[in-house]
Amino acid sequence: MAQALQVGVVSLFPDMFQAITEYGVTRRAVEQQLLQLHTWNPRDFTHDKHRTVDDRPYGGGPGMLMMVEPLRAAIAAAKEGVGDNPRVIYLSPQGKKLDQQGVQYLSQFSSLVLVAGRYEGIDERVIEADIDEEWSIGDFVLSGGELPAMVMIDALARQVPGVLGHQDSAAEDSFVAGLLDCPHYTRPETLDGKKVPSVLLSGNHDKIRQWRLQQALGRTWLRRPELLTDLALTDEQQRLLDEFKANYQL
Ligand SMILES: CN1CCN(C(=O)c2nonc2N)CC1
Repeated sequence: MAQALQVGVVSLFPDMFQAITEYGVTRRAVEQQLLQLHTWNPRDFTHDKHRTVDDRPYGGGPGMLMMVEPLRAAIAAAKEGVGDNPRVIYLSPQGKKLDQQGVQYLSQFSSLVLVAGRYEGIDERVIEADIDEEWSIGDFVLSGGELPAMVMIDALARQVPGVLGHQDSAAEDSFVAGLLDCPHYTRPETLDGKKVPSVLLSGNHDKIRQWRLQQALGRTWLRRPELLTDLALTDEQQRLLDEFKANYQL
């Protein structure tokens, strides 16, 4: 039995996570119990009449922070609920930038607690005491940590054996780690006068593989050359890239 990914999420808006539990690959992962997702809402850990979950920042200034007590209670409950000594992650712009290498690294943890902040964030002492790692999905400011948490869960679920059917995993395999994807085409054969590249109609699977690899290498060189500096290309990949460069008309 493939090891399932256990995820506990701390969020004021747990219903948002239906966006991954109710659709597509991640829905199937939940149905197959390869992904188990449970939410803990700090509001359920309040004791005042108004169920207060925000609090004012010391030093004044705009905005609020997540109130400490209900947040810490929700984190503790999530850690207990997920069990197996989960890695606790806080999503924030101050975190390490998530990329596929980061996804591979995080795939080592079979149980996670993801803390989705709202307002201006959470008390620094909570980060120091309760959070193991801070991660960011990009250098921009969102309204909360729920979408970043869902991005991370989606990417991690795809790493769980059995989640991607053969068809998808084959597509993933054909994609060389660290390269941009090649162009894709489907019907009609001619669209607005533009024909599908003939190699894709040839039925010659190795020629098609080489064309797709060369396109991925060429695209990466043109659009994200910095990704190539960390890659050790095979002789075939280097030959294909050199050929792409030689043929490229600026
Ligand atoms: C308090 N809240 C502020 C907004 N936020 C983000 O912008 C974010 N999270 O992860 N990557 C990001 N970018 C989440 C946390």
